[in-house]
Amino acid sequence: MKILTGSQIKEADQYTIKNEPIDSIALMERASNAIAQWVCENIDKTISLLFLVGKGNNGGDGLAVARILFHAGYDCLVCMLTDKEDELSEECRYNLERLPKYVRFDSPSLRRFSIVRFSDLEPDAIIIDALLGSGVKGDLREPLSEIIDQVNGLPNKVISVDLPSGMKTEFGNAGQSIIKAGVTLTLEFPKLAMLLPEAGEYCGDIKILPIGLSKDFIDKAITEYHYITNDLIKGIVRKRDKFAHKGIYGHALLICGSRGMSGAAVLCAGAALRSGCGLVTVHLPQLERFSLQAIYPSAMTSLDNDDCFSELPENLDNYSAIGIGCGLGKAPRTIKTFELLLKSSTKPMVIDADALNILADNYELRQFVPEGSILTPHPGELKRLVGEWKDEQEKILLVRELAANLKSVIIVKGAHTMVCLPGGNCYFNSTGNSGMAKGGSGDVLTGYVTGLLARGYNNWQAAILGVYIHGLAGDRASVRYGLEAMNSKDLIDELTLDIK
Ligand SMILES: NC(=O)C1=CN([C@@H]2O[C@H](COP(=O)(O)OP(=O)(O)OC[C@H]3O[C@@H](n4cnc5c(N)ncnc54)[C@H](O)[C@@H]3O)[C@@H](O)[C@H]2O)[C@H](O)CC1
Ligand SMILES: [K+]
Repeated sequence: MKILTGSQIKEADQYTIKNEPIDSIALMERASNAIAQWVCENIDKTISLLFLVGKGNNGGDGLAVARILFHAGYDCLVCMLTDKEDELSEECRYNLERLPKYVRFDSPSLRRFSIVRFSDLEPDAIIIDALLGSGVKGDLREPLSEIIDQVNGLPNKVISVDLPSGMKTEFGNAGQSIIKAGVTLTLEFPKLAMLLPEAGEYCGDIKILPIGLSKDFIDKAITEYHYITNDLIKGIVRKRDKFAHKGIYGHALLICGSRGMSGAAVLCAGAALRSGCGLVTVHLPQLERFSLQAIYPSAMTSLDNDDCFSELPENLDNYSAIGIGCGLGKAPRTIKTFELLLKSSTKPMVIDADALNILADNYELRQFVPEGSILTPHPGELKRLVGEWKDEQEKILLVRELAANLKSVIIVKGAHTMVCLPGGNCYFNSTGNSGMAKGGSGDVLTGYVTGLLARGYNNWQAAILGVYIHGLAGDRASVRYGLEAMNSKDLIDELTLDIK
């Protein structure tokens, strides 16, 4: 799914109105029906709803939703930022006029609603936030930031319409006053800012509600940002050949583990064995091999006589992809052997953890990273590779530069893991959860992505497929064990390419 900018969405809006038999009021009604339907399906009618309504079209949505839900039997209280009609957008004014007179209504010129109403609010009442959407510009003017701070101090659950109010659609959200939503019902597309660590947490759960913007416009729209959805994955996944034999599905080599770090090798191998590749060999210190062989007898081993990576595996040409880094350590002889590996093999690599740190400390090695590889840094490792960034925009620029220079894919791990391609396109993951923020999750990803590369997917396919299925495995594990109890080993058995 494409992620369009706020201004592109505005254009899509205008294009739809011009080229399809729908006017802006009807489009707003369509959006509001989608929002109201979500509320009806998810919120009990005994819960009162407080609508906070701004002056623009986000406010217009809020008023239309209040009308629809009032008719559906909800107790609705509407509080408007202003009652001066000439300050309202045309669509907002239209929907204010259509608000049934029985809906309880308040506005600041009568009483300061932020103070009066918030103290009266039942603790289980839900706030529908329709103050500001994609039209916010510059720093917030009062009383908005004051209201937002007050709402954020309340115990009540908040549902934001389109965007948590105060959030800008792309960049520049650090340190801003933004509504902290439990759920954000966003229209047609996720907005880039929702997926970035700067302010993404303000959205709570993100639900994307289609409102039928022009398909023609969306198909033609140019963007470098994409959202990884089930449909995209379905287009990548390959069928397994009925007459397959292990020789045609590649051989993954995993170079991981060092003294006392055999767990990383076990996790990595277990994940690679779920990828569909024909063979998995793990190169690890010979004294560390026992747990791997006991837990995953399907994996083969290539034994290093040292207690860290210090000998190249034999017959490197036999492997179709190499994963390196998990639990590897940074012993000087490991650095030397990694250098030798980079100079001896042109097979695509998945480079993780200590292997990334070695690349960060030894700049001159970067030129030997095989084209078509994948690097999987978390933000700390990324900083070591590209230096500090002042904001998210600069971070993305630096990642793009790295991907282009190495002619490789960069997977920046996080809540919405970003997969950056050498051409500059960035794909944000839609699966996964905070229960995955635990030791070993990265080892599972590295093993799985290496397996997919060996299986025959190219680097961007393996990266996109890998992060999506890895996140899905996390979602399945969270259903089984809960966010706290789930751990990285649980992910392995949930790594399935069974995409509906
Ligand atoms: N295509 C779609 O997705 C549709 C979206 N809809 C909704 O429309 C809003 C966008 O509406 P717009 O009128 O352009 O902007 P807002 O309502 O978000 O805000 C305008 C409003 O806010 C004031 N304002 C702007 N910046 C500031 C500031 N820094 N401080 C204070 N006040 C500010 C401005 O003066 C205006 O009064 C979108 O999010 C959807 O909710 C439609 O329903 C149709 C389809
Ligand atoms: K909003």
